[in-house]
Amino acid sequence: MERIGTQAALARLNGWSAVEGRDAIRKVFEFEDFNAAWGFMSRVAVKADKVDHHPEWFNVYNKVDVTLATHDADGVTQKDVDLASFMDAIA
Ligand SMILES: C[C@H](O)[C@H](O)[C@H]1CNC2=NC(N)=NC(=O)C2=N1
Repeated sequence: MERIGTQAALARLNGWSAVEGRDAIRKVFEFEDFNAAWGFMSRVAVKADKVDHHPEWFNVYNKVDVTLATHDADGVTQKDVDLASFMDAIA
């Protein structure tokens, strides 16, 4: 899986941003409450395991702070764009 680079990835997505000093993309999702945030994380978790591509994320109450990168490629790949698109579609 080859790297596509942060800028190319951001050009294909809405509302994601670069991560300082790292080839990765980030977005903070905000929900109605914790229950909604947890439901989002649950759906993403099922998808992540299905595609064998997992987010780095931090949750506090109704916010889910997501960072995506492909560890095997040490940077951003199409897998990250695909998972990001899935997250945007269900958020
Ligand atoms: C062994 C397992 O298939 C690999 O470690 C997968 C799992 N999930 C992954 N998730 C992410 N974000 N990057 C990877 O390189 C990756 N590799």
